[in-house]
Amino acid sequence: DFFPEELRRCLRSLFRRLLTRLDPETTIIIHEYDGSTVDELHNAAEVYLGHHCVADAATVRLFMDRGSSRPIALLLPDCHTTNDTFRGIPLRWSSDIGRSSTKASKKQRHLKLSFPRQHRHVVSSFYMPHILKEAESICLMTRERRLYTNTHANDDYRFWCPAPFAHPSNLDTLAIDPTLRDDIRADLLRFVGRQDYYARVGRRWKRSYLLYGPPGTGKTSLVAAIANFLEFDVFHIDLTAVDSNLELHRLLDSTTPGSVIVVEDIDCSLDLGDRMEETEYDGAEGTTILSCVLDFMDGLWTSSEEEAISLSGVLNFVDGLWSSSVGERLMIFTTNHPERLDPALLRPGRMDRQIHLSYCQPAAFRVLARNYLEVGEEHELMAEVDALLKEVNMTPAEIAEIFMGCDGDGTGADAAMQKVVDELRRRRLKEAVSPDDDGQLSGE
Ligand SMILES: Nc1ncnc2c1ncn2[C@@H]1O[C@H](COP(=O)(O)OP(=O)(O)OP(=O)(O)O)[C@@H](O)[C@H]1O
Repeated sequence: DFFPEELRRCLRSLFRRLLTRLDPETTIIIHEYDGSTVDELHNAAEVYLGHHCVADAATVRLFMDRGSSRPIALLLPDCHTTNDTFRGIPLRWSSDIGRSSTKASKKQRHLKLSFPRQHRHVVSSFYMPHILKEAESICLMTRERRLYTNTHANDDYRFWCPAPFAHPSNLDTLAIDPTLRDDIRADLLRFVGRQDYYARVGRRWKRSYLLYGPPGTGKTSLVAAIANFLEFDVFHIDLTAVDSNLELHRLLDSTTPGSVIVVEDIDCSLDLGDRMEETEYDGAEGTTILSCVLDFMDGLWTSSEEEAISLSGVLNFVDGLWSSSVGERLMIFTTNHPERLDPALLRPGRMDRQIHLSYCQPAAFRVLARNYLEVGEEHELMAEVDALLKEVNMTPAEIAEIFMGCDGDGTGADAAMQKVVDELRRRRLKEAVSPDDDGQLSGE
């Protein structure tokens, strides 16, 4: 009582700091059971750790819950430790097993979370809710996991995530111009090797590609080849099945580092271009809703994420503004109609690279002939195919289809080459008769 208030405050603060120095860590214990009921927080923490922290652990526990929508879960084994960080705070999780206070005969698991004492408020007020939210979206994602097939047979999938990625396409079997192939390979290697560079220039470690071209020119095959080349997981997102911006946000957040996020046929997914034109913003001359969206993107995400999915939602998604996750992400969008896309989606920085995949050219044809028929430069029909491909359009898919229909022996290869020549000649003739009709494929 003899000390003035300022001095008392100062002493209290010094005393607190001293205590923190003496015992710098706080530990939170989360039991598996609270009495006889399962503790939801324990469940959520297990799901969260399985998804974000223990994937690289030397030892993991696999758990299968009969009848659950989560067939196999990745868990932290008993008496193991793993680390996490949140807002720069180092957090150590360990799993332990001990005697339950209520079920005396049974041992019960618990998770221990240790962190520097001074971050107690952040951990309880922000990290714990973050875990619950993350666990919820991971479960949502797992429920909606569908096997993605190249034929698109199952159209109700939302996306496909790290199950075994077994598409055989690779950059060497892809029939594209060799210069383009080398360029894509170099670009990908530069991207994955530049973690420090992205951090230094203050950008998220992500890159976006737009693959465009007529159907059957290898857009999907290139996506698979890129994923195989980088050994990345593939997340396939069907925007038409995503109901709200919030859901899109969650999907993005549940992707893991080292993944390719694919949105196919972006022009069909959302009528973005039309939506932009319809909603002219009645402000100053030349100001459209587009400029508002772009202004908004330079700031922070403030609008209601519960809204039905919108252009701004997709733009945020592309810019990675929503993602609180770290690690490298490659986003690939495909379209048959790039002219239908809003320029806002295509501007540099948002779409880093546009890759045109077109009808088969001589160099690409050689790759197909070598792969499918083991036929090389020396084949007698090669020169004629080269000349015809310069005049008429045929996609790699159409050529591959003809090759697949022939036997793989020597006579089969000759017959396949002849069939391609016949088809090209037929198309050239057809074009000569009706020059407006550019064969089976039109409207690139
Ligand atoms: N450039 C290519 N190199 C090798 N094979 C190709 C190529 N383009 C197409 N194909 C073959 O054709 C099939 C269809 O190709 P793909 O699905 O990659 O085309 P796409 O451009 O994605 O078509 P869409 O626009 O209709 O989705 C593939 O399974 C592959 O066998």
